[in-house]
Amino acid sequence: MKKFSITIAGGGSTFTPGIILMLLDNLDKFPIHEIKLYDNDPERQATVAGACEILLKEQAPDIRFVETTDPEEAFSNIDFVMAHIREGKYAMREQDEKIPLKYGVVGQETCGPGGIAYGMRSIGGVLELVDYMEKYSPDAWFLNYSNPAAIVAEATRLLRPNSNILNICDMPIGIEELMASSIGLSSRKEMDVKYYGLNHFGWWTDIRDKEGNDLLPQIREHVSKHGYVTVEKSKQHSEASWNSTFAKAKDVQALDPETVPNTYLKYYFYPDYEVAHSNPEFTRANEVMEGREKFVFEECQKIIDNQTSKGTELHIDEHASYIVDLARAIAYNTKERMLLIVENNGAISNFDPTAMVEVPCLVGSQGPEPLVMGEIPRFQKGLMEQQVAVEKLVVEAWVEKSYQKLWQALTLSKIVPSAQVAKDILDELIEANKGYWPELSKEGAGTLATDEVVKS
Ligand SMILES: NC(=O)c1ccc[n+]([C@@H]2O[C@H](COP(=O)([O-])OP(=O)(O)OC[C@H]3O[C@@H](n4cnc5c(N)ncnc54)[C@H](O)[C@@H]3O)[C@@H](O)[C@H]2O)c1
Ligand SMILES: O=P(O)(O)OC[C@H]1O[C@H](O[C@H]2[C@H](O)[C@@H](O)[C@@H](O)O[C@@H]2CO)[C@H](O)[C@@H](O)[C@@H]1O
Ligand SMILES: [Mn+2]
Repeated sequence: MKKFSITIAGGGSTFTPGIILMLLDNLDKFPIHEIKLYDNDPERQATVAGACEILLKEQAPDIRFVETTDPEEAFSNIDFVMAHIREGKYAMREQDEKIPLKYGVVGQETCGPGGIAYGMRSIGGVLELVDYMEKYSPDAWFLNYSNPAAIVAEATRLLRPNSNILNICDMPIGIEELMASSIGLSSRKEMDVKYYGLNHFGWWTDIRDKEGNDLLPQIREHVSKHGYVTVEKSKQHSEASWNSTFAKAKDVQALDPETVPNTYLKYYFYPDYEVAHSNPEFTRANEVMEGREKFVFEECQKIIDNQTSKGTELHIDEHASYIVDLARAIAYNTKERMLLIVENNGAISNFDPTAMVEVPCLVGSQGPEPLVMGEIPRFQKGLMEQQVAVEKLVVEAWVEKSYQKLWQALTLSKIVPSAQVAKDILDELIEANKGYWPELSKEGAGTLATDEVVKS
């Protein structure tokens, strides 16, 4: 049985150890010859790589392990790239979240102005990785879950249309596990779902068990009362901020009781509530820096200091097993049914065919085949048309280095109250992202009376 070579791009990621442990837990289903870690921050990667090298030596000594910052070494002779980079790391996520909050606007990693800023940083980094793969291993597949997945997916659609790229998000997977738990199932894999939307912006419309019995009524009932909060804590998150997100799904679902929603819609439906419940001095980025990031790097350092992984609290990221499902689907043509972010092309029949939509796909060796979700209602169509225009404007602004288009994207975002606030946030984000964003041109950009006042 062929053994696969994998490059994890963003090797210094907080998710790398859990994903490697998950890969080791699935070797029977997905045998591995080599794991290469690649990052553009050698120091950060060294801590994670030092620990992962010991984990592999102890648990799978015949897997060849490479830690590198050299693209040729990283991307040659591989079968898959698993990409989870974060341009600017958590320091910039903190800016993405805190700058909008200064103007009374939601500050979030992938939504609204924070997501737009993150997208302007991520596009270049992800395209560079895709180009490395194309150059050194043109037959490999690029499994991307670097965020903001919606904007990254639109950029790869527009700018790398012929590359073997799959864009995926794990939010629906996490939510489906909570749905399954809420109705007494042991796994989301006991359910077949119909879902449509954009990344971090979607709805489940049909959920059945393997015998075809309709599970949606029970799940809708639970969500209408408790959101996605279940008696059994989320396997992935026990933090207060995540539990309030799961609870808020109740109020999000109220907008369309026939469906159940992606949790991220709360930022678009209740931005005032989110701002009122945010601490502008201590956002999610700070929680993660003091939580997951601190934990992972301390655990990795302990493994290096002790020269053994025995006793580590690092654990298998079972949740990330969707990555193995995806890689197996490509490798073995399994036709696995998975939600992916793909070009619409009629899957949603009354929506922009060029939009990158999140829908169920059958995945095989030739990539994803989107399932037809049909026509969507006016409410969701209106919301998605606004949001996809934002995402497309961001990519165009990046390509054209256009201040005007980025201002339009921010103004169009449902989360931003006015063109003035959009401009104030944009001008501050430009300052904060020097060195990460392309330098924008104001050629042809309009000016505001307030600009004149400021100048005079
Ligand atoms: N798609 C999803 O549903 C999903 C779920 C979880 C996390 N993520 C994403 O996974 C990514 C990693 O998350 P994290 O919290 O571990 O981030 P992290 O900051 O801990 O790690 C990211 C790593 O990427 C590296 N990096 C940044 N730019 C790079 C580039 N151009 N080339 C190579 N390496 C680069 C950094 O140096 C860092 O080591 C983020 O984009 C996050 O949003 C996505
Ligand atoms: O605030 P973070 O960094 O903890 O999470 C932000 C990410 O949230 C989602 O991924 C979650 C996933 O949904 C959950 O089930 C679990 O696996 O943790 C993941 C990371 O926390 C979302 O899909 C990502 O895009 C976000 O980056
Ligand atoms: Mn996601």
